[in-house]
Order: sequence, then structure tokens, then C-alpha cells
Amino acid sequence: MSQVVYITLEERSTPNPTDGIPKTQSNWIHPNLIESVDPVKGRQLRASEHIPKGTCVLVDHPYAIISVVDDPATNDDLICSNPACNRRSPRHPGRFSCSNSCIADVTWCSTTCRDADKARHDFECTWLKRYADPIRTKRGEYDFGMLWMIVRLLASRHTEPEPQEYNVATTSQRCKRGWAGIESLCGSVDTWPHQHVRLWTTLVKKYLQNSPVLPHGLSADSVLHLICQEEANSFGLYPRETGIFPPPQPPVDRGEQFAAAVYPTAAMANHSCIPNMIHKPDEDGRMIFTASRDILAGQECCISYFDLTKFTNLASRREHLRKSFKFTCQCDRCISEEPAEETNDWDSMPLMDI
Ligand SMILES: C[S@@+](CC[C@H](N)C(=O)[O-])C[C@H]1O[C@@H](n2cnc3c(N)ncnc32)[C@H](O)[C@@H]1O
Repeated sequence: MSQVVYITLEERSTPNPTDGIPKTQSNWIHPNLIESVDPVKGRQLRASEHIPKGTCVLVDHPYAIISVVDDPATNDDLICSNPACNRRSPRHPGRFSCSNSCIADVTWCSTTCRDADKARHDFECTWLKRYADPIRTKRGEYDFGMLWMIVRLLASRHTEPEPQEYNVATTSQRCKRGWAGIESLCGSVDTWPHQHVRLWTTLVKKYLQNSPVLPHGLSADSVLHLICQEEANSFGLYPRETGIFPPPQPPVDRGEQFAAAVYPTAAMANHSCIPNMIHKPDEDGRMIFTASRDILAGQECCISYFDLTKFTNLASRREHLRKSFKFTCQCDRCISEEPAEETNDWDSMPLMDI
């Protein structure tokens, strides 16, 4: 039986990988990190040149983020709803809730954040007030979180000033940002099992149609497509690093999930059961990828989609990824652990008489 112990990670004696990257910089990509395409896995992140161990490889700001906690009214882990802040907003010394009393999960850490977030929150407020309770009661927390995330994606689109693109550091690579980045995410009705698509079609019809309550202007098919993308690309946010390999002994898990988010650039990272990057959100909800060993020029840069202390052998890892992420892992570790295929033993075959 494996034993999981919770420890407090010691203060870093080495420099923080994000030191030197200004806090005002919401997105940052290492100049040696490029996008390419793998015939099996689709888009991927790759090193164009050597990236040393401990280097910050990516900082990505969420396009949409939601708190995921039990009992929001008494929880100290809620995230400030202002996308320019995203800090945890503890109950004390102060936390500011919606003046329309939509749901307890929506809070701001200051009145400044609440005022700054007015236009974005106005987009979701009536929807939350009308649907949050019935969805939670009829369908449970998972479906509520998924639908709220879609509403927050639509709210960010609604309040986006203009289509954005940014040029990455010294490379010629361009990554799509904003809504254009969301549109380029993988996932479609063809990549999900029929029963999921059927259920999501019903949920779109019932809760996410274009209407005065949710004036997004998109067709039902486009919203269904957005769910397929969101389900294939959203991240859980945990207090400790995900993807330390080999897992420390005794195992240290990543802690309780406190939020979920969609990151347009971080979503390009494929999974590996022997990842070369660890990932962890910072205190502003930005996703940080750090090289966990030297990454050589040409190597794919991968994270782990799950806690490697939880699933250790090939069968359990692949089963978990199939169940939760709907793909069969083709990482180097899984391929190397596959049982050798039966080889033809030509010497033992009867000779043919010609
Ligand atoms: C978050 S996206 C990663 C980026 C994606 N490759 C793309 O084209 O945008 C997750 C999807 O990538 C693919 N993928 C990621 N890791 C993989 C792996 N180890 N083996 C096979 N497919 C993988 C699967 O199709 C999965 O649903």
C-alpha cells in the first residue's frame, strides 16, 4: 500500500524560475520553446535549442478561471474574480461579493478589483443567478463547473478589446492569444464519445443558448464545439507542483484542487509519463512551466496531466488517461514499457515446398 504524506515544501534556496520576469508580463515564452506538430499527438511544444534544468519555460495567463472548492462561503481559497488579479481572496481581512448576490463562489479581494471587473462579471451574473442552483442540484458540481467555465470563456470573449497576437521574444514564432488562441485549441465533436456529445448538446440547449441572459451571439454548434475544446484543454490548479519525476519517496502529492482554468498556450503541451517540465500555478493564477531536467535541442517539452504518485504502472496510467482525457498515451515511457510484440520465429516455421 502506498502512503501519501503531506509536507510543507521548504523555502527555495535557489532562485525562483520566474525571477526576472516582470509581474506585469502576463504571458512569457522562453525563446528556445517553439510550436510544432506531431503526426499522432497533434500540436506540441519543442526545444529549438538546449534549455537548462530549472529554467522557466512558460508563463501563461488564464483566458478563463473558476474557483473549485467545497463550501465557498467558508473557504479561504476562492480566487478573486478580476482576471487582472486572480489572487486568492481569504474571508479575512476582507472579501467582496456580488451586489446582486449571484453565487458565493464569485468574490473580489478589493472594491477596486470588483469595479474593474464589472463589465466581465455583468455578462455572467444573470446567468449565474438563474442557473447555478438548478444545475448544481440536477447535474452536480462537475457539470456546473464545466458550464460556468464556458460562460467565463464567453465573458472574456465578450469583453476582449480586439483580436490580439503577440510576437514571442527573439523567435519568429507567433502564438495566438485571446479568443483566437481558444479557437485554435484541439477537441471537436469527433474526438469525444457519442454519449458525451449527446449530453453536452442537451446542456447547450438548456443552459447556454444565445439569449438576453447570455448574449454571446454564437450558434449552438459553436458552443458545443467550445465544450469539446474546453474538456480537452482545461487545467486543474493545485497548490504543489505536478510532474516531478521520479516521484519523491515517500510520495508527496500535489494537494487539493482549488481552481480550474483554460490557458491558450500552456494547452499546447502534450502529456508524458516521464515529463521534462513541472507545472504549478503562481499566486496570480498564471501557469508556470519549469524545466525539470536539461532539455536538449529538438526534444519535445511535456508536462504530466496527472499526479505521477497516483498511477505508476503502464496499465493504470493508460487507463486513467483513457478515462479522464480520452486518449491512449504514446509517450516514450509508455511505449518502452509496452510488452514486446510477438515476433515471428522464422526458424521454427515449416519449410514450404516449391
Ligand atoms: C491539451 S491538448 C495538447 C495539445 C494538442 N496536441 C493539440 O494539438 O492542441 C491534449 C490532446 O493532445 C493529445 N495528446 C497529448 N498527450 C498525448 C500523449 N502522450 N499521447 C497521445 N496523444 C496525446 C491528445 O489528443 C489530447 O487529447
